[in-house]
Amino acid sequence: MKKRVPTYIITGFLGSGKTTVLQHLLNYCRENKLKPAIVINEIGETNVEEHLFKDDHVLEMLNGCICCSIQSDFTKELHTFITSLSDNAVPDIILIEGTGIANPIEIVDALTDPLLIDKIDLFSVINVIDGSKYLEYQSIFSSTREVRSILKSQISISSFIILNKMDLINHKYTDKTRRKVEELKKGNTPVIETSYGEVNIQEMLEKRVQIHRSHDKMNLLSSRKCGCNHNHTCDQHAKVHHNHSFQAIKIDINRPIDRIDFEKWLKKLPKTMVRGKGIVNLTETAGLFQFQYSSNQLNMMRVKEDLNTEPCLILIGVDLDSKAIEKSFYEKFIKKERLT
Ligand SMILES: Nc1nc2c(ncn2[C@@H]2O[C@H](COP(=O)(O)OP(=O)(O)OP(=O)(O)O)[C@@H](O)[C@H]2O)c(=O)[nH]1
Repeated sequence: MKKRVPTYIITGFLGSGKTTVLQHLLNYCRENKLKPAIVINEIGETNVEEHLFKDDHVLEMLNGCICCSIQSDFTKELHTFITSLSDNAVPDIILIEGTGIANPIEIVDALTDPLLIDKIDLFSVINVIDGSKYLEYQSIFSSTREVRSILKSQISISSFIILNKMDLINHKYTDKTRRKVEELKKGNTPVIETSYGEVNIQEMLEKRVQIHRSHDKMNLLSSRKCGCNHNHTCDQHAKVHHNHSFQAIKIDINRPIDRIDFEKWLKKLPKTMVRGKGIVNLTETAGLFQFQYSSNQLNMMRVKEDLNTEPCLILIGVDLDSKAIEKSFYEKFIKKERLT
């Protein structure tokens, strides 16, 4: 592969709408006959959204965050991935969706590795913000230092900001959220307010990140602020891979569940559980459903039966007592079923 491929990082906290924006980007690529290559990173061991990308070239990196625990693997795997593509599959654009807890500066760092620098033309870091949760996540009363730090690192490096989920908030909240985002972002970074990631894709793709190539690494490292709370400088951080305190719990579900009970159960989980997703069978109707739980909302979408993924539930958060959550799920949906 001779040309440097324009590459975009899509960053943003858990459930903010990154995959939704990625879907719009892929539609744009289809309409404009562009060949995309996609890198998907998940904290958990399973990608329950695999079916969304079945016609595309996808590099899946599961069970860790490319910004930290699997950063060196990422550089090598991405290199292998793009160099192994046949000539007619060489991508016109690479789209990288980080995990919701990724510090994008670490991904930028991996992309500017000598192994990739001649292959990748890092164009932009797009940050999707959940407008309905932003103030809560930034509040010292309802959030943690780690979450605030992740949000800050994601906003401060971005070259294009999508303030999403505006349908869920009122004007007063919108004004306050807008002001807070303005405080953290780099000077002239555009902030587009929207719902369901509906942005002008062309405008978004044209906005180039402000990085001078010959100093890529130096400039980025000098401005790096990591998302973790560890007691080290960020230069040390380049050498010491950290782990987030976020965890993903996976529960296999081998029987249909009641949608309303499921929603009630999710809403009663500790507030530190910020994101849920998975594949389920429902009692009320036949077929498989993909569910998404974010911003306190549960969405279900019917999916085809020929999925590779078995029904399962993935919960992401901090300080989750996995045993207690599994027990509670079992008692609510499995044991109860057996008794009836
Ligand atoms: N109400 C509302 N829901 C939205 C909006 N954008 C996305 N969603 C829904 O929010 C849920 C999460 O969206 P995703 O695009 O999967 O979010 P993500 O950032 O990829 O999530 P992670 O996988 O946790 O990183 C889905 O059910 C979306 O349909 C929006 O603007 N308004």
